[in-house]
Amino acid sequence: MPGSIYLNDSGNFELKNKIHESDIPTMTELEWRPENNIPEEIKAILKEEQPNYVLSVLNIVQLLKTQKRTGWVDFGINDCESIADHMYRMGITSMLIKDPTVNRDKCVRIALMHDLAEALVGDITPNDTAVDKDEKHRRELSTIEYICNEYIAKYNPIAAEEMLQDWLAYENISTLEARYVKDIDKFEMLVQCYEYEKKHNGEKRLDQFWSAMKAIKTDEVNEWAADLYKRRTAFFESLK
Ligand SMILES: Nc1nc2c(ncn2[C@H]2C[C@H](O)[C@@H](COP(=O)(O)O)O2)c(=O)[nH]1
Ligand SMILES: [Mn+2]
Repeated sequence: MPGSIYLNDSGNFELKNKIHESDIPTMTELEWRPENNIPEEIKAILKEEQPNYVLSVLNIVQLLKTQKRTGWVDFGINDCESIADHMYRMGITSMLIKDPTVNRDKCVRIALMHDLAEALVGDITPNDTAVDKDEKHRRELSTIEYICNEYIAKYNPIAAEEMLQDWLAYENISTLEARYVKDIDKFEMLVQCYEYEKKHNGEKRLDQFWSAMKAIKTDEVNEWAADLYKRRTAFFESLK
């Protein structure tokens, strides 16, 4: 038993089997890493004679189809949408943008890429105190680089670079398209929020989510959101 205390021959207490410095994992060894959080059967594909990288990418995306969106589960809505559901509807919404200066196809790509890292990192809500913003960013960036470099690039390096850039554009809001997709991320969530409030006949007021209205910056998506909020207000008025 490492570290147990005993009385030595000279009558002094001593620590048996001292825990050596090298036994204690360093912070780096303890830190969250994508390769330690990917299902073994997906990681095993990398060791095959002829790995099927396309299949492994679809296996990773499956984790988005099965993981529910935490924000709703936190409010007891357990039969809720998955992360993939959310991104799919954002892709469709991106096709509707009327602003002629926006590359809608680019928006669709960014929408379908923006939460891909959550396949391994999970869906962390803004008020999750367990993982701060910097750590969330570190985990998601290391994960998207891992997926792009270890899986996608092994089949199609051009696609891997494009997909990484799409994700980075969203993360850094570095393009007009990313700005629209950031807004659509909030708008799609609010549409879903209102759909759940109606489904529960107003018994679940999800007021906390509606503060996201303030985060919407583009005129076009703000118009969508304003009409949605008017409808939601009228709905709750009708219940009085
Ligand atoms: N409780 C709250 N949860 C929120 C809020 N805004 C987003 N969310 C949830 C929705 C998702 O489950 C998760 C992250 O969403 P992303 O699309 O950004 O990955 O957080 C909120 O205001 N309150
Ligand atoms: Mn999202």
